[in-house]
Amino acid sequence: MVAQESALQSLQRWVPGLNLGQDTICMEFAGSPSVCVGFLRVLPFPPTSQKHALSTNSNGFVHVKNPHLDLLPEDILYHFDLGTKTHDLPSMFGDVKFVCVGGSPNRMREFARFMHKELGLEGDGNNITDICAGTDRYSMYKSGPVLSISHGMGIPSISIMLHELIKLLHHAKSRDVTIIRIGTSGGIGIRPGTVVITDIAVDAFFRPQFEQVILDKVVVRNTELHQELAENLLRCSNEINDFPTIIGHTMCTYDFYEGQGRLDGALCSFSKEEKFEYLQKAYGAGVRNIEMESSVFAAMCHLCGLKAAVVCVTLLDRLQGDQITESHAVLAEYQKRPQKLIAKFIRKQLSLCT
Ligand SMILES: O=P(O)(O)O[C@H]1O[C@H](CO)[C@@H](O)[C@H]1O
Ligand SMILES: O=c1cc[nH]c(=O)[nH]1
Repeated sequence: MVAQESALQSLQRWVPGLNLGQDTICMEFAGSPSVCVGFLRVLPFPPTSQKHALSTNSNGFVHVKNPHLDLLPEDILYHFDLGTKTHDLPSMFGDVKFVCVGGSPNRMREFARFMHKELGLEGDGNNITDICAGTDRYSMYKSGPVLSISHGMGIPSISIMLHELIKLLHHAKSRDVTIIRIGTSGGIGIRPGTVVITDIAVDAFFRPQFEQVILDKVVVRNTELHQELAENLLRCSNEINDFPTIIGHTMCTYDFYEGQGRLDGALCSFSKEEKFEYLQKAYGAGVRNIEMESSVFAAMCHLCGLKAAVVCVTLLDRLQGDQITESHAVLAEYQKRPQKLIAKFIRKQLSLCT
């Protein structure tokens, strides 16, 4: 009972007025295998002082949490068309320090080219090649210590990519890796073009958790992101001072249309008033933008010891409409904003600028 109350209090710090269910459920913490504690449909947060300790590990290696992996004679990263026997992963990826991921293959190629220039690497970066050219599931580019990978749309797509990426970094013995999702989103009550740095990803009920069904159980995972990294990114953005940037909660949904309360999908069973009521409720719970990958991204990175951030530009204000009406030129400039911010951050981390 005591544990339930403190978990509840902790949760309500993040999501005021949250309504909690009482199902039996498994909770999973970084640094421990999953534990079934039952009766509480929330994941208790650690006290503030423990937050960063949970998100990083002492030797800086990425952890995989799967005892079966050691028994494999070879690990085939099928959707990357890479493998431990066919590729020398440590020499290919051992120096990776930053991984940037985003939905679109073209955006991630452009980002790799941009980073090539920003890092002052040799050549113009235009003939940078797709490391995953043997498959059309994902695209991957490397610019010095920066890996740029596409993940497609939605939780299942990014989740498959992350399983293979985390194993890749583990096999490569990469250390002290920071991973950042640079994406697009729909804003709530903020100016289009605003960049939102996520402090915590919430689900469609505004709960800071991700539910993964494993065999016949629902496992609840923490969706907290690295707070210090988020604050550091906000400082970088203030230095650029080119576009508005805020820190806020990001709601992660399973769908772009009905799942995000849009009135313009092929199906819609709710009224305009109900849509606004829902979005206002989300705003009241601290949600400033909506996208489709942040919760599983936060959960998996947290469990595997990766310092993670989500940085998404908003393409529209959902309180003003559902359709994305800005011109291609405006949208292209918006999409460049998270990239500019991350480039500045990486350059600072590498002491290439002040
Ligand atoms: O812009 P990216 O990163 O692809 O992500 C956002 O855009 C897609 C929907 O248009 C969803 O995947 C959403 O999360
Ligand atoms: O409204 C939006 C815009 C981009 N991506 C989303 O998921 N939603």
